Amino acid sequence: MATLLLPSHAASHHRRAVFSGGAHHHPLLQPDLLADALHAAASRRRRPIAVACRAASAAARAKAPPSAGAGPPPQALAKEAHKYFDHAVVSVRAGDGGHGAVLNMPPGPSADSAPAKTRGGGRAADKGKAKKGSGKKVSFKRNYDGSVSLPVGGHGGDVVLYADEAEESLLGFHAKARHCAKRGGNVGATGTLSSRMHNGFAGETLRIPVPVGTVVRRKKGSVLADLAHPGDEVLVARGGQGGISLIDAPDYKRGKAMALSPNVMRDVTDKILTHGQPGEEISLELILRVVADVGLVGLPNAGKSTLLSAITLARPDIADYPFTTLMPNLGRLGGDPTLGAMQFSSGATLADLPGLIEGAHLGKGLGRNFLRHLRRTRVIVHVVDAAADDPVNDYKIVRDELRMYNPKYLERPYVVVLNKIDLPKAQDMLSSLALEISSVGCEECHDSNTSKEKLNENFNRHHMSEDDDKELGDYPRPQAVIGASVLRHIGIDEMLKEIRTALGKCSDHMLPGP
Ligand SMILES: Nc1nc2c(ncn2[C@@H]2O[C@H](COP(=O)(O)OP(=O)(O)OP(=O)(O)O)[C@@H](O)[C@H]2O)c(=O)[nH]1
Repeated sequence: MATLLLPSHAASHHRRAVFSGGAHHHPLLQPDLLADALHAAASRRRRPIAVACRAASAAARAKAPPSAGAGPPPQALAKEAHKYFDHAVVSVRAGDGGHGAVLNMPPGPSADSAPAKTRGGGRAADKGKAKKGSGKKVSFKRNYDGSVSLPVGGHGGDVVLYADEAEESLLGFHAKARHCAKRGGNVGATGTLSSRMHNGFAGETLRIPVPVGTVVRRKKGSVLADLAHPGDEVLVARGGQGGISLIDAPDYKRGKAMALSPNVMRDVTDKILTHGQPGEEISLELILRVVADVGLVGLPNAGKSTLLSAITLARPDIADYPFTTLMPNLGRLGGDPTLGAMQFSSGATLADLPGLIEGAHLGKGLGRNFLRHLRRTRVIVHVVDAAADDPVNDYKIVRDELRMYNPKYLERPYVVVLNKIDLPKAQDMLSSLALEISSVGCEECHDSNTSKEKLNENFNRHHMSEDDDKELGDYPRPQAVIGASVLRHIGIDEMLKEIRTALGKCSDHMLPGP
């Protein structure tokens, strides 16, 4: 067993971004704007246009397909889940606001008894009591300024996405790609204003669970949130504001009605104000990047899944044929009390990725799209079949595919596990293999005395400059090369020690973004 210890300098933890969709505030609900707006609405007389717009949008919605895009057929989803589990396009729609109502004043002297508006004294002046012809008192709910409080339509339901540990993939979003929140309730109008009237009920917020690690972005647009931790959430569509209510009074009573409330209908076009606002609608792209501290990579059949099941409680499929692993499997390492708090003592998560082959970047094998799942990892473990024909070349192939996908991956601390040393062929070759592999890379990139500033400098230089021109030899050497047989439990402790050391060395300056 040969072990080569070198320093590491990659580190990351997750950034959190929370987006709040643009608001659909009803400007007319601001008391000081209300009177002006009513007046303006009456003078503009735009009812036909507004109604036409509503009708057009309703027709468009009716014609809209039930899902955001032509998703894969269910058979394809079942058979080729690995192609769909980490990416989905969905469309969400928040609920419309409920409608307000056009109300009449109750018969009798109620309007006559409207309290004169007093500065802040509406409540004190009168609790809204009015005498009917019958002598019965009628009371209204009042605002702070003494005006009668008219009911409003309920707010439409918002749409929120939240990271839920119980969710494992985005496959469900291919089967149902459109999600709509409920609309707000209408004002329960009897036609006549009374104190028993209440606002429309608010539509319930639609909370949609997504797997932890889901990046939410506008379709072909900016990133809205990276739901990297359980419980992270983002408001993606805001429900529409409810419509207001108006008092309809005949001309001769209008003056008195206006003393009671500014929401007096002066024109039929004002009725538009009673309509609830439409809820926001947005198309979203969901991209899952599994959240794991350690990524296991290697050619098919190298023993990655066997390794994961040997050191964690995960039970991935293991078989003697390539591409048994089609989707990343996750497992959690037990804690290491010797590392102390904040040093990953509570256990790190490992992700076993599908096998890579040469030409994966050209789409061979399973392609390399799943390499996006390495993005959040801090440490990479290369699993190499030491009993293969040319293990060093196998190792270089995988390294090269990583480099072509994202050169930053090669800057992360990594450990090489020469697996299957229980087989005689591997045993014979072990020391020479370890030596050869540990010499691939540049030594000074891994000097343990390298200062943080220098690491940053290196990091920036590597990322700003011609990464494409760099060879494998220009990137850091492995932190350790370990001979092991994960099937026979040989070398496991040593390997775990190296993985934990690499994790412990990670610092935050190499934080990968969403
Ligand atoms: N002799 C021996 N066989 C092993 C060892 N580790 C894994 N294997 C065998 O190698 C085969 C492939 O193992 P997997 O764990 O499925 O390999 P993988 O890298 O996950 O393969 P993919 O899913 O194709 O990426 C299985 O038959 C394992 O039993 C080992 O240490 N010694």
